Amino acid sequence: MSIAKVIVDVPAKQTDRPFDYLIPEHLEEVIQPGMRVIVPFGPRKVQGFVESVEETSSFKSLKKVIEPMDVVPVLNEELLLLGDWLSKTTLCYKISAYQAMLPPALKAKYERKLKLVSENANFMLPDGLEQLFASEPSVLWEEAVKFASIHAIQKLVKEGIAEVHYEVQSKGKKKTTKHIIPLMSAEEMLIYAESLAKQASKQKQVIEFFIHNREPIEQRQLLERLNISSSAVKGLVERQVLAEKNLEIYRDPYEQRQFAKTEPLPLTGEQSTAIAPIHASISNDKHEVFLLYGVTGSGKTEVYLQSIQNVLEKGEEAIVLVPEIALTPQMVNRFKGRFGDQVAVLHSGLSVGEKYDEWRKIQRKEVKVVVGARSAIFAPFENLGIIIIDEEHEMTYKQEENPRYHARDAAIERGKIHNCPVVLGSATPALESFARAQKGVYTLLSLPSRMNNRPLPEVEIVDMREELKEGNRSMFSRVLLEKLKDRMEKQEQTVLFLNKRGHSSFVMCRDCGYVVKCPHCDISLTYHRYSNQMKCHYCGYEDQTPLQCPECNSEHIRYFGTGTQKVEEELTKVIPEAKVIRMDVDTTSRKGSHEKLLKEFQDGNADILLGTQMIAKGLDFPRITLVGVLSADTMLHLPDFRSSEKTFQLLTQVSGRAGRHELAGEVIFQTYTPEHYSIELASQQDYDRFYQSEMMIRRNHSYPPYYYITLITVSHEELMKTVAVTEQITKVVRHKLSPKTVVLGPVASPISRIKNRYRYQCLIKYKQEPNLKEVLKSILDHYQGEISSNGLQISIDVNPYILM
Ligand SMILES: Nc1ncnc2c1ncn2[C@@H]1O[C@H](COP(=O)(O)OP(=O)(O)OP(=O)(O)O)[C@@H](O)[C@H]1O
Ligand SMILES: [Zn+2]
Ligand SMILES: [Zn+2]
Repeated sequence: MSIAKVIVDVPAKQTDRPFDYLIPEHLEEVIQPGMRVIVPFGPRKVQGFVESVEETSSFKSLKKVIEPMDVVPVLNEELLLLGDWLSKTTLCYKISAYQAMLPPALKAKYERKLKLVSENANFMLPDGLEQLFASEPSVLWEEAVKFASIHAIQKLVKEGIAEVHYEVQSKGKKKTTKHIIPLMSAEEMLIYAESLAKQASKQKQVIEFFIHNREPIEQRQLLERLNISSSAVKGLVERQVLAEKNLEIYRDPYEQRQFAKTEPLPLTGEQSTAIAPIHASISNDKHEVFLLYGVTGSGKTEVYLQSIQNVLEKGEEAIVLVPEIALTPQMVNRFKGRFGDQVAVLHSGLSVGEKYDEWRKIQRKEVKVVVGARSAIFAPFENLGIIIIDEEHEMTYKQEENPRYHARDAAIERGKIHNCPVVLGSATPALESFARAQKGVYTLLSLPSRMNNRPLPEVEIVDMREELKEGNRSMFSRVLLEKLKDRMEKQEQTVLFLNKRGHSSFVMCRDCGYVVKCPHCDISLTYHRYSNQMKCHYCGYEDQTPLQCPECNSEHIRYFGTGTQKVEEELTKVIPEAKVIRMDVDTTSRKGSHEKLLKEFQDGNADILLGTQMIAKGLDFPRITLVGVLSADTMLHLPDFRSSEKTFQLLTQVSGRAGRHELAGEVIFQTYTPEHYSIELASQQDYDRFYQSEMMIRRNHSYPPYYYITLITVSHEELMKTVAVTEQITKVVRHKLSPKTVVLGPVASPISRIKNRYRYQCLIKYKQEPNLKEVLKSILDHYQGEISSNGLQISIDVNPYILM
């Protein structure tokens, strides 16, 4: 008798433990830990994860496993352990932890198919399958299991004859674009063309094209190739010579590309010193966390590359995490260029199918290195030899929904299991990490100088209040403008950085200061220029921009703040001859556009690259000699104890884009608070002094890294209910935790309402609180009923990064 211990997909307190199921005889050899199965649960059938397979159960009359969903485990033994750790440390249900580790294709409603991938003459397909596959290379799973045992299918998959695929069920999700197809035959077209008037030369051109090309072509491509407008095509469509049709396009973003192979560079002295302890940890199979603290342009990436090479030579695997925003083709090229096909890339720009394909390459051991954003930390490698987190201070490594894990913690946990090093790299390490390195918990490795001892760029701080006093109302200070023009003359390039975070483009009345807010969420609406509408970024609420102030009836109510479009317009006014490339969410939403814009800039087709956070990282172009930060202080005013740290990090990052090669760089920070220490110290790129100052402040206010914090946020549609529950929770926490622990609250959250739900919070600051998780869990349990019945929400964030 074999028993499967299954975590069922019913996220609730009562079901957050394994349930025993009998494995029916025909599945005895099939079912393994880490597979998903379908099991009966009450009156329903649900999905679940097999945690382990055992011989006995303490329960009698067990229900049976209905069928497996996978033919090979989707979670290996180590990932099952990691799931356990995740659920314990982030207080989430185990089922949520397991699901978080899988690619999205394995999460939602996808059609499962069995696909024939190789014809192997020596391998007989089961009879029925042979017939099924004769007409189609891929068949529905439900069909396949009618004709062959799961055991037989499992064998096919193991032999590489067939594969299991997941396809999105709704057709609407597939990416389609408008294609043009010929309706007439080539002869008919010839005749038609002769009947056309002389003036219709464009139409003739199109017909000429289709006489020779009978395949569907994307309309966009057609227009580009013939250099015509869509009206010529439209006319022909109306006459039914051609037709429009939405067809699917397939694109693997990196497939067609050739990667110039790169060889390891001879390391500099500093690099060699830094890499030696990493190599030692690799060859001794010793887990150790390294903080690679290297200024911008100091060659951290080369250290990563050569460490990985060392790991590969040992026959082991590597995970490299890069912030989503820095996962640019340039970044990917550096890894693909060195390790070629051994590299898989996981990032949010890939479609669900593409992500799944990359993930399978890892699972089938076809690749050895994965480069990806946060969730790539769960790559199903079994022989990890190193984990690298670049820009380790980045906030995006923290997941802001359940499970609220930090990739750095998960990396260290995996590093322990695999006895391998974890390398955290940054020019501006998170305060927490640097403090740990100071205490010797992490090993500090430094790269204090830039490559070839190139100096860090000169930074000049411009006080925008002074500019205003002197009558300059423009968003560009005089110095910045002068230097911009200078770069134009020298044919050098400028990066203009606009910090969007915490600086939405809101609509404000200049007479009474009224700001238009979302009626449901209590945050200001963001102005969208093209549609002249205002939109709420939390709930999607949209409204027309008012012509008059609802408060005082003044007509001076208008869009305020600076968006990239606005800057672009201003730029063309003050320097009409400047060629500007704008990179923001709007211009980069199409697949590949990010890359295209960067390439254009790299090729020298523009003088100025204007953008948001998106351009703060990773750019390494030789002709950039000027970086301008339009308003350095916008982020300082967020209600967040890390706002100074974030400001310092961002400013240092951006400055690092200038003068990385032969030409020296200059940086301008425009600000309304030039005296603020994080702006001042960022201008000197003095991380060490920033660290000292910031640590003092953190100590005085009992913030991390001196204290740990946990944030409890309660939300409900009724204000009274929200307050009452938060009050109750605060009381319990105060009562159960040690007197040294500071419990703040209940108070309204900085964003006090989202989607018509009120939000209150309680913040816990503590040094040592061994019972904390238990207390928190008991709180969640206590409210379980109300959470599932009356819409109460309680979110618990251990080590939060967003305090709004
Ligand atoms: N040993 C070396 N010899 C010669 N050139 C090197 C060496 N190591 C790195 N470089 C080059 O120096 C430049 C800067 O290196 P790299 O981009 O790795 O720095 P980084 O520290 O990762 O920078 P950032 O954090 O600013 O992105 C790159 O153009 C890289 O190719
Ligand atoms: Zn007003
Ligand atoms: Zn809203």
